[in-house]
Amino acid sequence: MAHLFPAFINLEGKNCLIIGGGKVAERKVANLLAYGTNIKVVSPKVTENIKEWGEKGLITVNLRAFDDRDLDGIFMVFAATNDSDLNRRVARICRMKGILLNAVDDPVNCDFYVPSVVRRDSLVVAISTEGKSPLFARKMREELEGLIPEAYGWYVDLLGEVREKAKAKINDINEREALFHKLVNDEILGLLRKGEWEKVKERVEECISSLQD
Ligand SMILES: C[C@@]1(CC(=O)O)c2cc3[nH]c(cc4nc(cc5[nH]c(cc(n2)[C@H]1CCC(=O)O)[C@@](C)(CC(=O)O)[C@@H]5CCC(=O)O)C(CC(=O)O)=C4CCC(=O)O)c(CCC(=O)O)c3CC(=O)O
Ligand SMILES: NC(=O)C1=CN([C@@H]2O[C@H](COP(=O)(O)OP(=O)(O)OC[C@H]3O[C@@H](n4cnc5c(N)ncnc54)[C@H](O)[C@@H]3O)[C@@H](O)[C@H]2O)C=CC1
Repeated sequence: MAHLFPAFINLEGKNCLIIGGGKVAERKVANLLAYGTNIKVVSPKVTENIKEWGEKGLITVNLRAFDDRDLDGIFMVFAATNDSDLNRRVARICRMKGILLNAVDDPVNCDFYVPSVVRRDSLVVAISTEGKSPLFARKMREELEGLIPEAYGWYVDLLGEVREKAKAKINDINEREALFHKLVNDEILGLLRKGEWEKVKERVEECISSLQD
């Protein structure tokens, strides 16, 4: 198999279907909850958590077997039943219809895999082993979690604000780049790792005020 192309997908307002309601389906749903996507689960039986998310109105739950019409208007599908024939049939229909598919028991027929993720606000590290060892992906996540402080996420948000201001005030791209180099370097990352948020804020404020001159 060719290597997989890593990408980040905007799921806001899109329709996602999860077929199956067991442990694996629950993990996929839990993962999706934060992304503003319309989540529909179809399964005769569902876990307690899936049931609860349905009752809270966070997702739609249909307690019945999958029907082909469930795929109408769907952007992304997780075939997460314990019936491999059904998961394969769903994969075939999705291929025909051009719907993005993840079949939890059939890596070869997936359009995409779900990675292990370390998130610090908008700073995201996604890990894949291209299906070779999900457990290894999880282990890597646990290792990286210890290396990436919360402060990095906070700082990336702040840099986002500076970036907007810089785009509005500095026309020259080289000048903008010079500003970002002042704000993203080993010294600043060191301060963030030591938890010296105040010092970092001062640096940023100096840079912003130089913009206003
Ligand atoms: C291809 C892929 C498709 C997909 O699901 O997207 C896939 C497939 C399969 N996983 C299986 C088993 C396990 N999966 C996990 C865990 C995770 N699996 C995830 C992703 C992926 N799993 C995709 C590839 C990701 C990559 O590129 O590496 C993670 C990262 C994301 C998530 O699911 O949210 C999440 C960790 C999240 C975290 O903790 O950070 C564990 C460990 C555990 O439960 O903790 C086990 C048991 C141990 C083991 O097998 O390693 C089996 C059954 C194998 C069998 O029958 O023996 C299949 C099917 C097969 O391989 O045939
Ligand atoms: N990709 C991954 O991360 C992993 C994948 N797996 C694979 O995932 C599969 C599912 O595992 P679990 O969730 O633990 O199984 P499970 O037995 O807990 O759940 C299966 C679910 O499928 C539903 N289902 C069965 N027939 C259906 C139909 N016709 N229409 C709709 N829903 C239907 C059942 O009601 C049940 O909710 C396993 O067969 C295994 O091969 C297992 C571990 C991790």
